[in-house]
Amino acid sequence: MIEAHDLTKRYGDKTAVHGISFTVRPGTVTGFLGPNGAGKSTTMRMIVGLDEPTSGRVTVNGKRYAEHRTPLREVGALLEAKAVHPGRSARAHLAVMAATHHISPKRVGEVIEMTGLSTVANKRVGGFSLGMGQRLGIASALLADPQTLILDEPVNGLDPDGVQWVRNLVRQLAAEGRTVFLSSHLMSEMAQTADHLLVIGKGRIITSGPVQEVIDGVLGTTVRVRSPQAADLAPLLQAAGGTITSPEPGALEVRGLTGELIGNTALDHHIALHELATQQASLEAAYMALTQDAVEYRSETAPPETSPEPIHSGASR
Ligand SMILES: Nc1ncnc2c1ncn2[C@@H]1O[C@H](COP(=O)(O)OP(=O)(O)OP(=O)(O)O)[C@@H](O)[C@H]1O
Repeated sequence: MIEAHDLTKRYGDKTAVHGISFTVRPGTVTGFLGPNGAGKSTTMRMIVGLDEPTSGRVTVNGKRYAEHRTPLREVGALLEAKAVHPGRSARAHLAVMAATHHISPKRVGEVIEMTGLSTVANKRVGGFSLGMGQRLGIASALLADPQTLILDEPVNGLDPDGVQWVRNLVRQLAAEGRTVFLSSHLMSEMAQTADHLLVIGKGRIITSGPVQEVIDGVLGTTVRVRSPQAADLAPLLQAAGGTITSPEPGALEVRGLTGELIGNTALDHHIALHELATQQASLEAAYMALTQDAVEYRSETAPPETSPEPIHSGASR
């Protein structure tokens, strides 16, 4: 379990993290999301004692990282800019780590196997691709078989096979009861991998909770309706408390009402339906909506696609 209390980090007059408090629980994969510069890496570095909080406190299983007698066995971390001697082989790098932390040499072979590095384990790390380097970073994080894993952008540079491998690996680690905290900018991947989300923007927590709750909390579920009498149906659904948009003639997108209620309302008024489909919003759409005010480094291209204007707005339920 990772617990942060009022955690703040300032670099000169820049406040990277503003008094955040959160809990990352064991047995779940918790995704850490936020735009560039939001404070994710800074927070992760403070968890593993690489950065000292300006104020506040963060603990892993009740103690600050440095207070643990064998911190590597407690927390395994993949953070960017890992110092690996380029002239060493992956196996030698892991063997040195194992020797200095009283970890059995047998474990080196195990993590090489687990991370798919067997064929390159004796090659110089300096010649590794980004993806191979990531695998070695994950192997290092797993070496001491820690209860808690902190992975900053673990799928960065991995091919689709590697991305799927990380997904399965972290899900398995969480299923074993471990605490897994990982960041990624790939929303579709995060939606498939994480149970819980912690969303941060400009150093402050924007929201947190189970993935589906976070999505529903921002965008809710939309029901797509097609009917030759859409114009008659729209005010009825609005009166029932729905928010309705019409993306095209004869079609409605309804928020705030269930498909069941929409179908029954249409039946009561003898309105024919040609389509009634519940659509889940994507994590990417929810993330864009959540972080639109928290993006510091925005490109000068066209704004993201937005929903059509509401034609009827009902009371929210
Ligand atoms: N060592 C440092 N000195 C000064 N400013 C820093 C330092 N490290 C981070 N910052 C600043 O703190 C803020 C948070 O940075 P951080 O790297 O934690 O963001 P992030 O969410 O991990 O971003 P990204 O998604 O781009 O990796 C940024 O504005 C960054 O420029």
